[in-house]
Amino acid sequence: MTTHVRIVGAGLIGTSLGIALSNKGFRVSLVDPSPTAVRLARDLRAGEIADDAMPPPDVVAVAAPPDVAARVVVTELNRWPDAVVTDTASVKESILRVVLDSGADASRYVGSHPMAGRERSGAAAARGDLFDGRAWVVVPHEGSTEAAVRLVRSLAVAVGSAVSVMPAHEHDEAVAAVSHVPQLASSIVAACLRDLPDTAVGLAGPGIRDVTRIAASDPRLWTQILAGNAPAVRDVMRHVRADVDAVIGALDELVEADGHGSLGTLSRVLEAGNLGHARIPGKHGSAPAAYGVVSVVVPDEPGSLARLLTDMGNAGINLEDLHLEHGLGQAVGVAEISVVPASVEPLLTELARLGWRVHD
Ligand SMILES: NC(=O)C1=CN([C@@H]2O[C@H](COP(=O)(O)OP(=O)(O)OC[C@H]3O[C@@H](n4cnc5c(N)ncnc54)[C@H](O)[C@@H]3O)[C@@H](O)[C@H]2O)C=CC1
Ligand SMILES: O=C(O)C(=O)Cc1ccc(O)cc1
Repeated sequence: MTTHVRIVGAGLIGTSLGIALSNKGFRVSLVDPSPTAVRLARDLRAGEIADDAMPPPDVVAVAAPPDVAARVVVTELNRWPDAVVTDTASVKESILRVVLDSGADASRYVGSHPMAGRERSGAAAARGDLFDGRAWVVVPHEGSTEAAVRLVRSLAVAVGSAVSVMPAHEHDEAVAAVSHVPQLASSIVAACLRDLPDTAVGLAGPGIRDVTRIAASDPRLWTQILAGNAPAVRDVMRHVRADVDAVIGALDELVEADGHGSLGTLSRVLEAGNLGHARIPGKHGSAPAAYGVVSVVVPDEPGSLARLLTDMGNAGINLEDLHLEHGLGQAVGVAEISVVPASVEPLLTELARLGWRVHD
């Protein structure tokens, strides 16, 4: 029997989920207080617009903003007495508390959180492959039924995600460190660029782009996420403050005194960063892939990139990842090609022989 998923909130996450589930043969119905959002989601093939003539859903996925998600979950639990209800909000404990206190049948509620998103909100930014290969946290509570957990897990698996199961408090502590504080750090660094002269901003390279990519995120959404996970975010930010204070202290010493020992402090902060960075897993939570990166200068001409990839293929070298750096108004870009370490030297030699400008 076809599983009917009702998606409440047809923005970036709800519409992406609708497209992905529809592609996998689920029946999807869509609801949103914004008629424009729900029509756009339908036009993007995320599902049908829900109406009262439809059979009841088997599962409801609430993809509404975090500050209303708990209320919507409670409404949906009460409205559909046989449906499992989940939500995709980026915080879990504060929502669970409201659901448990509401008197609704919480045994059918299992929280969840896809660790996939974009800097843009709204249905127009949706993508059917958003969740493919990404982590998806399933967050049961003590009263959740096994059947409800299984159903929520099956949705995540259907859209290509790798499921982790953990309780709400553990989820909130984890995402404070891997998602919420990184968002703040990115925003704080990007804010330093606001008043820089154009000549300084014009020097921006890949480093600042990497660090500030998520600073373009929606402030309304993120204010709600940070407020909804305040205790855990505050604890991580205290660690950040201790490191920032140590760095400022070391720099003060270098500026004002002989700076004895301060280089050690700077080096320790940077080395600790190396250790943290090395722990970031690759796809599906596997160990970090130790690829070598070869940078190739690519002329901004039709067919250049295709020619490069063909040359690689002809050399029998497999592409593991590709990142393009392309400065505005520049006649060339830089293709950063990831390959297994044993392929770095042969690739450098072969591409150089064919006339490409290469760097490792
Ligand atoms: N944006 C991201 O990268 C990620 C977001 N999430 C979570 O998913 C949820 C949705 O986020 P986005 O899709 O990015 O937001 P969005 O702003 O793109 O979409 C939210 C949608 O919910 C609708 N909505 C507002 N109030 C509602 C209500 N009372 N009932 C039903 N729908 C309502 C809005 O009209 C909008 O279409 C949030 O809880 C967020 O924390 C989870 C993972 C990633
Ligand atoms: O852009 C990224 O790297 C993300 O990881 C996006 C994201 C944003 C919010 C979430 O709650 C989960 C994931």
